[in-house]
Amino acid sequence: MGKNYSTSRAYYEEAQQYIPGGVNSPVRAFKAVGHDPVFIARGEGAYLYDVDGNQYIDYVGSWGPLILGHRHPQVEEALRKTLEIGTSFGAPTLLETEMAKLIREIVPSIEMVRMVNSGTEATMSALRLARAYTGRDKIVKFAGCYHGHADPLLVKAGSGVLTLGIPSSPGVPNSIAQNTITAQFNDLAGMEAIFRAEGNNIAAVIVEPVPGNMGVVSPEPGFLEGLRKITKQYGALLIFDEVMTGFRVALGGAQALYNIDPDLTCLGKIIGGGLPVGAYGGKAEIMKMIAPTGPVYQAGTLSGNPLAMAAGLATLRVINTPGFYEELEKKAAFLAEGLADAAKEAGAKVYFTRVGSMLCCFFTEEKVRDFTSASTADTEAFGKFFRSMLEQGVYLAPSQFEALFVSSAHSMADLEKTIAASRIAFRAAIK
Ligand SMILES: Cc1ncc(COP(=O)(O)O)c(C=O)c1O
Ligand SMILES: N[C@H](C=O)CCC(=O)O
Repeated sequence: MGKNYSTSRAYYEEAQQYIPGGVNSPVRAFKAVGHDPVFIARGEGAYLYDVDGNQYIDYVGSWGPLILGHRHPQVEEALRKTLEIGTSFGAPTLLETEMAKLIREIVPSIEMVRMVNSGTEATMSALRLARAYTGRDKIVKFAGCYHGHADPLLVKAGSGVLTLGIPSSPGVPNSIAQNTITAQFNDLAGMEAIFRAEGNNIAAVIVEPVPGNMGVVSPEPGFLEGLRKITKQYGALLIFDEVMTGFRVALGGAQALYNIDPDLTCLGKIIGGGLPVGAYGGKAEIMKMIAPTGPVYQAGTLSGNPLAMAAGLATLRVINTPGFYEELEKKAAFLAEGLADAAKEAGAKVYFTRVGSMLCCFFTEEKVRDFTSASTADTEAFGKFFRSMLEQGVYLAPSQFEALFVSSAHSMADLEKTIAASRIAFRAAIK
């Protein structure tokens, strides 16, 4: 007998009358997987519980922030303490300096940092700063990379827009889109050609160093190094969008993993410990151009919010302990190998990618290295796989083009249960 989703269904019906599509972010609507969204009642450790009482092993982790799982005791304690002093002051607190100091200690390329409220704000503000610093207008982004929903970045984007087939959204003026040049990830020759043609007009290259919004894609050896070299050569800035990879693929993010020194870095997700947050930072010489030290304006009523700072700091302190990433790596590798074996056993043609605790299972025989190869994935097969996993109590991101996140809250038993479920789900996917 199938799971009962009747309460979720009723809540979804009602929500659609008041909220566009019934959701406050499009990917939550499960549009690409042939299922209605489940409404969540609560989370605990590695688990989600829906309003019908179904339990799921959660691999979405609120789209990446919950590297410690739900309701980690140290994060809860920090939030409780902060609630006692108030929720927002619109004035500086010591928590903000503590956050900035800790970020700089862990990510040395970030000499100064400005807190904002979302990843979208972080990338949007970093671009404005890069344009002001270089005095140039054009930016380069990669097809399938998602940097939030600011106008200049909604061009051939990933995540929900890719899932819904609207990667270049209506509403973005041509005058803005034409300053965005799109390149292919892992194609250094293509990047060189772009710079030969437009190099002196390019303010910045913005990249997800490990793209996680067209599924997960690994940078090939030399690619990120090549971006660093070419941007330096032409006086453009290199912006690493580490909203997803920051504190995820390694403590110091992708820049530590691949030993690259970007000019600016965007952060979000994990640094808010599950509360709304974003940040952008980098070389002091560039960051000092931001108001009030410089003329580049950027502000925020709730920026540096004490609750977000407290939850983020508590999270960073837990993950900044010896052995944390080694343990996470072991779990993620175990899960990836188990899923790959299960797919093979079932005869499913899939291509697996994994960088640290970010994983993806593409339903394609092609090696996935960019947007074009990611797009060969059979999204129908993914939908069948997703529905079977959900039915068996495993909550995956409802799109082929999103990442699966392992957290420290996942036990080996959770991972084994997931692998066992996938044996059935891979068979269902190829029917
Ligand atoms: C790499 C990346 N950049 C930027 C964003 C935008 O962040 P937010 O959703 O907090 O605006 C996201 C996620 O949405 C992301 O994955
Ligand atoms: N892939 C997106 C962010 O990483 C998913 C979050 C969202 O857009 O709701």
